[in-house]
Amino acid sequence: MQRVTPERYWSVHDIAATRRIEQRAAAALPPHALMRRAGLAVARLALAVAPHARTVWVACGPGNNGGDGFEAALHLKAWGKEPLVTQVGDEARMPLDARDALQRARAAGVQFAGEAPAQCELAIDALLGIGSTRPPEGRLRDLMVQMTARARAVLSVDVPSGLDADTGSRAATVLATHTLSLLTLKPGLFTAQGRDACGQVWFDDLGHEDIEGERPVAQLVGPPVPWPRPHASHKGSYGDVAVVGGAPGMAGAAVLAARAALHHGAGRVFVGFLDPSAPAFDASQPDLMVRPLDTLDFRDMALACGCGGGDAVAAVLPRALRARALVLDADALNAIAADAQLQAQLEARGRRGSPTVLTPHPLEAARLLGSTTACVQGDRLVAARDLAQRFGSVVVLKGSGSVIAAPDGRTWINPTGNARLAIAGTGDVLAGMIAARLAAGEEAATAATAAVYLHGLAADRWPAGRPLTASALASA
Ligand SMILES: NC(=O)C1=CN([C@@H]2O[C@H](COP(=O)(O)OP(=O)(O)OC[C@H]3O[C@@H](n4cnc5c(N)ncnc54)[C@H](OP(=O)(O)O)[C@@H]3O)[C@@H](O)[C@H]2O)[C@@H](O)CC1
Ligand SMILES: Nc1ncnc2c1ncn2[C@@H]1O[C@H](COP(=O)(O)OP(=O)(O)O)[C@@H](O)[C@H]1O
Ligand SMILES: [K+]
Repeated sequence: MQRVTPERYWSVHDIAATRRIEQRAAAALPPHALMRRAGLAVARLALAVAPHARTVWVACGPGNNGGDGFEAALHLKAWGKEPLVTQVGDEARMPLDARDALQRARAAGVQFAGEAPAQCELAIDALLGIGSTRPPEGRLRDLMVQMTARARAVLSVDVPSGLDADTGSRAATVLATHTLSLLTLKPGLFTAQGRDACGQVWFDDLGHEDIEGERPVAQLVGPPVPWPRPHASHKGSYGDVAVVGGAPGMAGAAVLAARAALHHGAGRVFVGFLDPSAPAFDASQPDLMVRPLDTLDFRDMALACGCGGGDAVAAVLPRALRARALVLDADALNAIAADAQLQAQLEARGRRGSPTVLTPHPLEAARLLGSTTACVQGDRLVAARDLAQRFGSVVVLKGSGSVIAAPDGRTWINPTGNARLAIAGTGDVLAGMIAARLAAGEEAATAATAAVYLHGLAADRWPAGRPLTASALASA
């Protein structure tokens, strides 16, 4: 069993692949052995999470997720605890593995109760796993609510009940403090509502390491390879970044992106403000070179375009789309969503293989896809992939568990970052960081995954007592 941390890359498999892996794993073992392993792993983690808990409430649902719970209960009983099992569903309709586990729990003298205890130190959530097919209702839903309210710690088996393991979307779900994912890690644990629902994620492969042949649906991003800065190098070795944005009233957005590019190691950083009356000099960051827009030649540069761009950015886009490398953010994306000609130019850029990264938040993604924010958030992996394919660009779909998709289908989920980033300007900082990496010649997907990871890590390591602002983040 391993704690899932951002210190390495992890493979993530969807429900369909997990089902195939489960079938192969079960077929290679004696009957019921896989579920017995699952229950033992759950019981071990329960003991580690709440070593001093006497009563452990185990809520078991109608399928095999419930079976894992019965198995866990019988181990806890054998170890001197007092598990109290609440069972939902008709025994006659239970899958065979779960029914076997229920009978073993009864035979071991595990106590069953119709109601949840008023309070408990630890609850084990074995109500629904990857078989959750519809919004929970009735007694099942009541138990889910009681679990979150009454237990000091909640350990969810495989998936927090009610969460869609593929998408991380949910109508209602248990809010766990710990989740033990079995056989595979599932994408929904790490994006959309998943991170709030899961708490700390743990992983147990149940002794089945052979998952070859099942392509992961995504990778959780791990630490980037450190950037070499050889002694025999000069500012030209790290490339030029240009930032175009800062329409009237929004100059700060362009400055944030430019400062972030500078602090992320770009050789030289230029700013072209869309507001003609913007200052010609950034007094507190004199290393930035503010230039009239029409004097900047983007063809040798990595351009971050759109930060605070307003409507004015549309006029620059035909020229911006010829930049050597390009990050399109915010209003640049909105302008492209509204203009078929710009869309065609972006698609052509993709066909030429010019490095391009789009950084939409969910609403910007919805505009580009001609859909709705709810639809994008309903399946973030699919939305990011659709955009990446359509525009031949790397796409960073921002928000909790940012999804990064490349046009060739490679997909990543970022495990770093937190809601302290949910403030104006942090997206501009991200665009600048990506541009700095593109300027140095990094491949678009590598630049995007590395920048998203480090941007989130900076927020995770931010001192609790220090306000996180976009300007502080830009120079972190
Ligand atoms: N087999 C093995 O060896 C191993 C299995 N493993 C474990 O099995 C889990 C998958 O088991 P599973 O396929 O039985 O699905 P599960 O999540 O228990 O739910 C299905 C049941 O719930 C019901 N149901 C669904 N939604 C509902 C709702 N909203 N409200 C009410 N009912 C609802 C659904 O009913 P139906 O939709 O059929 O009417 C069905 O009865 C997996 O997550 C892992 O924990 C692992 O330990 C590895 C070893
Ligand atoms: N709840 C959250 N958890 C993790 N990251 C978040 C969260 N909310 C926002 N972020 C991150 O903060 C940044 C916000 O970007 P964006 O919405 O474009 O803001 P702005 O345009 O004001 O800079 C993105 O990188 C996004 O992924
Ligand atoms: K569960």
